[in-house]
Amino acid sequence: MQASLSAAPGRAGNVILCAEGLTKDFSGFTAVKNVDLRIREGSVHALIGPNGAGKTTVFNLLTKFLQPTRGRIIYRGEDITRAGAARVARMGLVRSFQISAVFPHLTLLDNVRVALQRPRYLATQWWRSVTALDTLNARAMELLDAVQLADHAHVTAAELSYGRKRALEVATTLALDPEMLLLDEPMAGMGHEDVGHIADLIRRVAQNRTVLMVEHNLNVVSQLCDTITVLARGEILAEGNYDEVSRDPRVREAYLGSEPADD
Ligand SMILES: Nc1ncnc2c1ncn2[C@@H]1O[C@H](COP(=O)(O)OP(=O)(O)OP(=O)(O)O)[C@@H](O)[C@H]1O
Repeated sequence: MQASLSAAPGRAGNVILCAEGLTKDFSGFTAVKNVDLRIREGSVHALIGPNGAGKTTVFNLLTKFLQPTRGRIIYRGEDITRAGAARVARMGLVRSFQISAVFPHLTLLDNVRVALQRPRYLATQWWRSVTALDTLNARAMELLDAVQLADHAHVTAAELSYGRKRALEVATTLALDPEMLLLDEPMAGMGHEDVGHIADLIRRVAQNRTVLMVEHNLNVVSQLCDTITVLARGEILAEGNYDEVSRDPRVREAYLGSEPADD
């Protein structure tokens, strides 16, 4: 059973999230300068760049954890520049992993059930069920199955390996039925085997939704992402598919002469 990864059917190609002239000053220091971004619906889009390039700041601006100094952010045609994080999450723009708390002493099933009781899911699904609890349990098991954790449903989250905890976080994020998922360094701190599992999971999750990720692991980026935006010193340096950006001399220079394609 792998039926539970789906969100709304995608209309591949339309711009779902757009930033215009995005700028963020921190007490006189401009961390992000005039960034224009267009994320296409159904794509897997990466933000990469050397340390301090402004990736996390852009990510926090797009997910409304920071307010821009200048510029606009448009999601599905609606100006969300001044909207709060909770409101954009209800609109379907959902951030993982930090936002999706995992409760270590609850079982995996209970963790997902808690996530399912958040407003977005309740508003659209819960009232329709004849026996609400059964619906909740069934959906929670579907989500655990989707991230290949169904066999561990009755284990507490504290007992999971690091990689499986991240998979549980994906399940709790999917409980919100996001149309667009923003992932902040999903591979951070992972061993080789877990990287492969989470990459597979992201690939499956991305089949029915748009994904934007900040990621340092360029090998993963090359395998998963359709479009890559390279930031350096707060500005966009290059954009394109992996072959295009990895051949760009400015990108090679920004990575201090390293070979981005062979991370
Ligand atoms: N709250 C803040 N106050 C002051 N400066 C900040 C703040 N947040 C970020 N910066 C600065 O803005 C710049 C961009 O930081 P940011 O964390 O966005 O880069 P990054 O590309 O995510 O880097 P890394 O890959 O190291 O995480 C850095 O010079 C950083 O020191």
